[in-house]
Amino acid sequence: MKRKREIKTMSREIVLGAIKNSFVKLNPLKMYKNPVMFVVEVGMFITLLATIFPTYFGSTYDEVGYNALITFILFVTVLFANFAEALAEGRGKAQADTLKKTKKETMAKLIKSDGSIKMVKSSELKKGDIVLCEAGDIIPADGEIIEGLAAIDESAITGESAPVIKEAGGDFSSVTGGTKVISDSIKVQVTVDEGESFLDRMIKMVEGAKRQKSPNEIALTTVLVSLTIIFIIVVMTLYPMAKFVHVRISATTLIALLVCLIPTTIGGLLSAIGIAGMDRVTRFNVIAMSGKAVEAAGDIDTMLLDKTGTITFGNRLAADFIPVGGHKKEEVTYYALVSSLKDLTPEGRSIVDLAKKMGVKVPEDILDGAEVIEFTAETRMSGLNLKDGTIVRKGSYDKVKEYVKSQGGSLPDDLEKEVEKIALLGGTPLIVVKDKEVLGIIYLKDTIKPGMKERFKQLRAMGIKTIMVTGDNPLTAKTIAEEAGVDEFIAESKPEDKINVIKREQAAGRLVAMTGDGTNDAPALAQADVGLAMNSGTMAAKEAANMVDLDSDPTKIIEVVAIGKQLLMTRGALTTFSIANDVAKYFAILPAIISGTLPSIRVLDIMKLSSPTSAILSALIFNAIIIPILIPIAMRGVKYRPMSANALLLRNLLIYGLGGLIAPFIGIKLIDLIISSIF
Ligand SMILES: Nc1ncnc2c1ncn2[C@@H]1O[C@H](COP(=O)(O)OP(=O)(O)OP(=O)(O)O)[C@@H](O)[C@H]1O
Ligand SMILES: [K+]
Ligand SMILES: [Mg+2]
Repeated sequence: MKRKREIKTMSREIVLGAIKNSFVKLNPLKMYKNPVMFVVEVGMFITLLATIFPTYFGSTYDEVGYNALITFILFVTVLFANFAEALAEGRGKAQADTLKKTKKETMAKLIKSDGSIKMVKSSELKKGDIVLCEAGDIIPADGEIIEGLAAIDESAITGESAPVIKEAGGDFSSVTGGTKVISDSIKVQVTVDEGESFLDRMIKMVEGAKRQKSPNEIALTTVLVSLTIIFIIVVMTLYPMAKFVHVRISATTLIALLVCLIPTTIGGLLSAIGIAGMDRVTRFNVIAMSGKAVEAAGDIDTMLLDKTGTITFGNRLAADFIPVGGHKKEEVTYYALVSSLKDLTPEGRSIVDLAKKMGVKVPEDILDGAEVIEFTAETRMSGLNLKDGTIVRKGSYDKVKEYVKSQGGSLPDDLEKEVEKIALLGGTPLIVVKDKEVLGIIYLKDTIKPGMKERFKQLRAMGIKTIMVTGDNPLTAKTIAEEAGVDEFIAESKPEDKINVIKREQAAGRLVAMTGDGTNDAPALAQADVGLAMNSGTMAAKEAANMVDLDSDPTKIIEVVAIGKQLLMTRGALTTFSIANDVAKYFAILPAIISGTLPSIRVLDIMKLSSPTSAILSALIFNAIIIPILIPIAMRGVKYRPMSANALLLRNLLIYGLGGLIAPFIGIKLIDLIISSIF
């Protein structure tokens, strides 16, 4: 994991702030949002009253010290839970503060309708305004470049110091407020109003201002509340039962028992786990728009990945020119060059470079009066219509085939064989045509990123289906798919294919994740359960997605899924541990409590605790300190291993279920030994 934005995870400041907030959170009006801990707080007030007026609560004046001690332990229990949450929130806030430093008021060069420039404060800019940004200027607001090209330093947001080139038109035209123009000048149309910028949204997100309980969290809270209600009933019915067998149980003891039984451990750590999960994503330079998105990432069944740039390096470079149909190599090379003179895609530039390196020259006036046909993902062709009427094109096999046929031309016999050769190497063949005649093929070479095979293996182990989507021909797609080890592929894809695949998968009940950067991708990003947009992409893509990767690394989706899984696993593991713990505590202390007055129960008292009072105190102390002990796990997440959901469940049940059953017996016995040696 690379960590670019350096923030101390556990600075003194964060811890001190969290301690202070643990007290602020004691306010019952805040506390009720955590029902399990709220019950503990209410219990604490009752035991406090029982300390002051013991006789009203079934205690004697001898037990005032015991009541006070229980009150104190309950108080600490609530504080510990508050501390866990406050600590997680504090770390998020520290990140927000670093972001806020980026957001300073700047002066903007507003271009008025008459073309003159007026200096205004960045906070006064409105959606639709056009501003001029020159070298050295801080871009005053989020927007789209409508004119020009510039090198931009985005380190304030991404932490990445290498400048990026942004230009009008296409998928790299969006700029973010707070970033700096290093060279050249651009005209930017502002796309957001004050307070709604990308940076604003990021700050709100990491500050947790917008943090809402995710559906999973709500469901789990409901379970915890149900358990709490059940135990309240159980404990309340103990009272008449005890009375019936002439065992005196005070209200304080009943409350202590209740607190031991209700799921306080997970109740105390639940929100910290959620916040820490989001925080881990942020530290990984991905901004998630909601906790729900991070959790959805953990539940993903299907992942859609682009081929070029995601699975392969994506700097598809021209490697060779191959003539077909009896044409000469010089001829293909020449027209490949001509077709690419105005092609600014990396592919186009690499063709120009290679042809020039081979010594091919074009007449100086060749571009005079020529019409440029730009490459698009729909047409999959690019080229020039020269002034003398010559039409030069290069493009994908399927599109060129269509084109030649529509012009009444025919395909050379050896074309298909040569195309296959390149495709079998995982390369991309671009077919060069002059008018209606196919001259040859440009071999664009691309390589699979190292480690991809391993990653896909891991994804399969997690039970995630991967689908590679590419505009490339089926054979190249197949070669790359097999080599990388993806499960399925879609070749010659059109932009709408992605959304169709997502809908198909979702209809089968699967959750789908995808990455994207283009405006083309926006509908699919919105449709996907997890849509990760690249920061380098268009504003439309970023707005449609529920996560943005500041490093613009499309393979990061794999890590995001792992972080989501880890979040769900951590929650599951600690819930299992918590409930197992409570069950064990029940068996550990109930016999001790009752055996005091009912000696026949003594056979059940396997713990042999020193006294019923010590048993209750030990259990309650154990119940309290287990919360801070588990805070590091809640924050860091349980160790994550790629494996199927079922295998994971079994493993967790073994470790955290069994561990949760055993831990209290050891912990309580130890505390009991300490207590009995002190008193
Ligand atoms: N500059 C270009 N001029 C003409 N044709 C091109 C050019 N670049 C790519 N092509 C053709 O268009 C096809 C689609 O390209 P596109 O970039 O849309 O998708 P891709 O990069 O192959 O797939 P992915 O979705 O994985 O990025 C390519 O496979 C290639 O055949
Ligand atoms: K408990
Ligand atoms: Mg592409």
